[in-house]
Amino acid sequence: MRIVMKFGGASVKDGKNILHCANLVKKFARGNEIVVVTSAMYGVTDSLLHAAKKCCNDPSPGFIKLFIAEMTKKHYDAVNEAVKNEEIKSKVLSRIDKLLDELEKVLLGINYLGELTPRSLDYILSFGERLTAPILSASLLSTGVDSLSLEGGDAGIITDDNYGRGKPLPDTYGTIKSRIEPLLTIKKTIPVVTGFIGVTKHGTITTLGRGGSDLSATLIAAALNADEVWLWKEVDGVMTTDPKIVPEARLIPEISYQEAMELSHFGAKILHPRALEPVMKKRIPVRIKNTFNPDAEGTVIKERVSSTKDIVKALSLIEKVGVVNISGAGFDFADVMADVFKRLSEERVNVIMVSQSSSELNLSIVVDEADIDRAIKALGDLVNGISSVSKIENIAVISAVGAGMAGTPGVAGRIFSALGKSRINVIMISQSCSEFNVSFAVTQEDGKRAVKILHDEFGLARK
Ligand SMILES: Nc1ncnc2c1ncn2[C@@H]1O[C@H](COP(=O)(O)OP(=O)(O)O)[C@@H](O)[C@H]1O
Ligand SMILES: N[C@@H](CC(=O)OP(=O)(O)O)C(=O)O
Repeated sequence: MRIVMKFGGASVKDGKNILHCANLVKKFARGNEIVVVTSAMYGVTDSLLHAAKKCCNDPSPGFIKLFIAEMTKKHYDAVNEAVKNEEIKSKVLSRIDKLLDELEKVLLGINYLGELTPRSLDYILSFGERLTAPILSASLLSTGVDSLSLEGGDAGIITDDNYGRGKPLPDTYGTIKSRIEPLLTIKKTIPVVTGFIGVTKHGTITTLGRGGSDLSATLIAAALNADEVWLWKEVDGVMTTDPKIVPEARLIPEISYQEAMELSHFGAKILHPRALEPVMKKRIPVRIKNTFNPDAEGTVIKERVSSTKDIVKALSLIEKVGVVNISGAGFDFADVMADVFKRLSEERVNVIMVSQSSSELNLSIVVDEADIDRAIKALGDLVNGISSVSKIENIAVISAVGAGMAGTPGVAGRIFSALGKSRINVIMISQSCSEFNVSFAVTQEDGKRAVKILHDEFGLARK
């Protein structure tokens, strides 16, 4: 089989875990062609983000020295635990030194300029994965498995220049195939590719959005016509909801592409929202597996799944969003819609959910908290009968997902009466004709409680 295996940040959080991942790859390497994709060590992308912002807003060369020392220690410790062969170890340590030297120079540049563009932020964030891939590859080598590490651009992942949310270009499938296939078929090695990052046509580093390593894996799988994608995570698979919110959440053994896409679009951190696009067309199954419980079956995401009696299959929660409200009297709805979405797209605002009152007096749009002020600015001077553009902050969106909801009467009624009984106020509601999903907004304060109530209402907990 040809398998693309991706290890998330929690799976490679230290040297011991990296060695464990290398041993897992080794176990499946016999008789299979494997491409490995890795995320940054847990917490590193967040630390890079924090460091970049600090250098821009509150410059201090002392901070940079300290930060680089911490990053050096973290990655050196990982090498010492994950790589047992001295020669391989010394090669990977010198690679790490070079990368950290480069990172220090970039941070000093931000410090002096006091300017952090989306392009330079992507460059800084790329260091997490660029530091981890050589360590995992060296760990494989030191366990006796031939391997080499590649950065996203070397692996052929080409995106547009939408820094922070790079969109893979159609050409990328051809470039990935031409770069990686010979490594599998001729060189018979295991490439370890940095997740999360790509390059523009001009060679500038981009990122695919937070959590984007899942997308790197599925892009590579689609380009190589892989048999399966295995996403190794710290959970047993897709559960009925985030087990961090409801510890009794139950494993879902099979879920359709469409259901999984709805869940990830509406915040389930188990999967990057765009990760399934590349593999759906080719019907490549995606398995979610637990790095720390590798013998468990996990979840298979595929086109057709056996039917279950569950009406609602899973619940997701997105926190840290806000609502933009556009109100007016007698506006021409089609014109206003066209204008609103054009402006939001130009500002690259991520639209999560939309709802419209039937009297055509109100349009409500849920956007990321980070995008809300840009959205208000972009829409501030709307004309054509608009009387106000306002925002509601500290919102959470909950989504109930399941193919069984289609054609089953009374699902929405059960959702809203259960919430009503617990005195949770619903701010906005949306359901499309696919009937796979009912989504609604509540205050951030009520978000987790609403998920727990609905998890009970639909009997989703482990029996
Ligand atoms: N429905 C869900 N099922 C399973 N995990 C979920 C779900 N929703 C959110 N999560 C969260 O997604 C995370 C996925 O595991 P993680 O190892 O962090 O993935 P990765 O590092 O690949 O992004 C878990 O920590 C879990 O809390
Ligand atoms: N390291 C990146 C990309 C990624 O996919 O990470 P993870 O697999 O740990 O979600 C991030 O933190 O966003």
